[in-house]
Amino acid sequence: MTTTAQQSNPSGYRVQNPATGEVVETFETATDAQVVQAVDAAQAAYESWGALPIAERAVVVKRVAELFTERADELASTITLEMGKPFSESKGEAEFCTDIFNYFATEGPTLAADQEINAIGGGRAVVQRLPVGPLLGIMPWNYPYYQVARFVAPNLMLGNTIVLKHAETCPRSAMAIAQIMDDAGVPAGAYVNLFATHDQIADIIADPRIQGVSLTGSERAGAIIGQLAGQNLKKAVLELGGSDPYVVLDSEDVKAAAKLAWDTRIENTGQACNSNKRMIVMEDIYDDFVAGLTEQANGLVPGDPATEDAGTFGPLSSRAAAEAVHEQVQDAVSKGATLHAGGTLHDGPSCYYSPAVLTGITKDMRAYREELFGPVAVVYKVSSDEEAIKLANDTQYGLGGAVFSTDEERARKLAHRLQVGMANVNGIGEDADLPFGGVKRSGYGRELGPLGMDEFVNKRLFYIAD
Ligand SMILES: NC(=O)c1ccc[n+]([C@@H]2O[C@H](COP(=O)([O-])OP(=O)(O)OC[C@H]3O[C@@H](n4cnc5c(N)ncnc54)[C@H](O)[C@@H]3O)[C@@H](O)[C@H]2O)c1
Ligand SMILES: O=CCCC(=O)O
Repeated sequence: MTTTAQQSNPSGYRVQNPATGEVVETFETATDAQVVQAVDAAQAAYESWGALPIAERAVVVKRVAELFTERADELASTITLEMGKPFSESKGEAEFCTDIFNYFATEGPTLAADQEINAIGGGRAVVQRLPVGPLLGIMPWNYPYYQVARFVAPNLMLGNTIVLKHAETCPRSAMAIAQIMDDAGVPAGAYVNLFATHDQIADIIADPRIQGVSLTGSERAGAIIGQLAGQNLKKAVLELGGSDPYVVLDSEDVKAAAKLAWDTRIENTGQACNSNKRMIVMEDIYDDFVAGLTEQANGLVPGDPATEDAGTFGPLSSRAAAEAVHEQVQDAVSKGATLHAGGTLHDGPSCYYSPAVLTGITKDMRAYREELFGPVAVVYKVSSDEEAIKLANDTQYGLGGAVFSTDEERARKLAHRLQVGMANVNGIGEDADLPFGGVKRSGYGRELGPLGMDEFVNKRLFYIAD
């Protein structure tokens, strides 16, 4: 059985429907005593869970994978209500979690296998991959299931245990995940959902039994959690914001290229860390590209994310999120940028912001430096590959980036110069087996793929002399 700790104290944890602004349910934060119990439980579970053969943990993790698909409809409805994600994307997210848990359940035993070393001084040496103990996960609202899966699947396989603090706007999905763990046979304490406050998070990181912390969230939270981890000498993985460049050098079908760029940008209503937040387009196709984007954006009306009627768009996750994007766009427009479509903040308390196309961004505008976490296609015009790469790298972020061209070699050469954790050519690679993470102020560490299982692990040398 897993544990969901929640009691007393007024709380920020709540379900608020972004399509209407209605507060549907509120939850109370954990008491300090429950925080202690959560860490006690995670430590106690580690003693037995971490000692199991990995093949036995894989059986449980496989069942977790199955449950995400068996419950996909119900899971999808939960996050569509909590954060406004269109239902089909919500369901796809739940099903993607199946892929992630399956990947680690299947590949985990190989990824965690002993690695023999040819000891040059004699003797026998292996590197063992051992669990480290209880970990803290701090997760955001934008992919309420997938972000958790990326962290939890490899670590449960390794034998680590998890205390999970989800975003304040995702309490029902947080509890649904805990229920899946429980029903799959994850033992009590091996996965604990905790409605913790930020102050309590600091206490948990300081607890000597907690061996590491993984945060997916904003740069602001990353700086705080990274500092707390450093003070307490704890390993940290930080998956933070991004402003990914999406360079289009040429195209045989500019309209189709614009449609692909638009669909990529509009996924999750623009609230993806690795969304193509800066489109950088060669001058000879620029006008047609912007026209293609504008055609996509024009005429869209607010709709219910649960039904996704044609010609509609869904709300952002919260009123604050919609207002923040609106302010960034307004700042740009007031300084001379051109808004080709959208950009309307709908009346409160709903959280609709009409998908926008924005050009003419200059360095004095907030949109040049800041992450735009919403449905805004920002397009820059360039006249050479050199200018494109310079602009692409002129950012504090370094999450992902992509270069598109009919000449793969030309695109490959330019993508090779991207200062990012994920460089792509003619498409964006993303799957359970492909490592995910960034450099610069997008954070450090990796999730997914083989590297995702190599973060919170004791790579112990085991040496036997001749
Ligand atoms: N790199 C990635 O893989 C990735 C993935 C998804 C989202 N993100 C980024 O996340 C951001 C959007 O998510 P958000 O608005 O939920 O981020 P956020 O930083 O506000 O919150 C993320 C989580 O951190 C917690 N948190 C925030 N401040 C804290 C503090 N001082 N102490 C303890 N916990 C704290 C929140 O309660 C939440 O659970 C965007 O910047 C996006 O790019 C990055
Ligand atoms: O928000 C960050 C992750 C988004 C994704 O992996 O598609």
